Amino acid sequence: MIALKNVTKIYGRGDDGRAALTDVDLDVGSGQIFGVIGASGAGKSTLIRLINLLERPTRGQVLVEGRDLTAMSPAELRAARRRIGMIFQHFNLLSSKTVAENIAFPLKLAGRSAGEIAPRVAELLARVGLADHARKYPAQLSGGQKQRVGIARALATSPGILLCDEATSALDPETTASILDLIADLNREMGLTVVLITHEMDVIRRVCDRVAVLDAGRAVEVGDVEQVLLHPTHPATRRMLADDEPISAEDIAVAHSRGETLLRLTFRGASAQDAVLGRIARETGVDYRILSGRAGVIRDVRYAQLTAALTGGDAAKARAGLEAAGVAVAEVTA
Ligand SMILES: Nc1ncnc2c1ncn2[C@@H]1O[C@H](COP(=O)(O)OP(=O)(O)OP(=O)(O)O)[C@@H](O)[C@H]1O
Repeated sequence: MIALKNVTKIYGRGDDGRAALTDVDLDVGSGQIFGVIGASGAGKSTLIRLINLLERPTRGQVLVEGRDLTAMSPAELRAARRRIGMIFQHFNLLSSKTVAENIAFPLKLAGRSAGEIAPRVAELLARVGLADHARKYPAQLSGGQKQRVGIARALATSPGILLCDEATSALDPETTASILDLIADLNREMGLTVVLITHEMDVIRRVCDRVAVLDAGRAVEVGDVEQVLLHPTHPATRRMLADDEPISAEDIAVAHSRGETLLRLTFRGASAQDAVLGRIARETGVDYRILSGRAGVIRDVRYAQLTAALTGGDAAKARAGLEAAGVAVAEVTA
């Protein structure tokens, strides 16, 4: 649906040039919610703006629905952009226009008649839960309501793709959750392909199917969201998850000096619903202490992840028993 092929973006020229993105390859499948996460300055905004060619790549190709945007004429590009909606951190609404006029704006630009526009605007207002707010101005709305207007406006011309540029970063956690749920519902209902950028892991956890981790302009880890969040391989991903999992080198050294076996245990789906750990401890005579842990939900699937130090009993049998119960087991060595 969307493919970035070997994309490099350099701002400035010659000796002053700075690469914001280097050799990025990404594939976003049709109907996916694809998240891009990275620290400040990693290149997230640049990346999302490449997808509708608000920024041009210095090298490489941007393919949308199989067509290379970088090779299009201005008229072709205008038409292609109507298939790509975008929402923004600060909403970017027209303050002198009402909610209904904001949503009507892209339809007017696309040359639709007043007779077509009115019912479409009413339909969009109803879908985003703002049917009673058509005549209000943006200044009269809450942040969450403004973003709902942004979403309705972005979807007015029925695009197949929605780009979300830090769309929930200005919102409180509860409003963030309601906007993400709306985006996930629209994705399911319409088969909308969504690309979102964020610096918040919770956003990725709640709605994304796949995720790319950007670090200093490079896509250092890309994959299924559960795989990347529960089994990160790149130090940048681990850093971004570190707040959740504060296990230190000292913890590891102490466990090893005591002769404990240090295991990272990942329970998900069925294995997160059963009382596995106590049963295995009783069966194998192993005792354990917990060094760190977190639990929650990734895209509606419950998970728990613990780092446990095992002592006594039959550790190998305990490990085999955990694996047989569907627990992912990895030894922590460094
Ligand atoms: N128009 C520009 N001209 C020059 N340099 C730019 C421009 N836009 C971004 N950059 C630089 O490119 C790098 C990546 O910026 P970008 O805004 O894409 O990162 P980001 O991950 O979105 O960061 P943030 O989360 O802080 O918005 C940064 O070093 C930034 O200073």
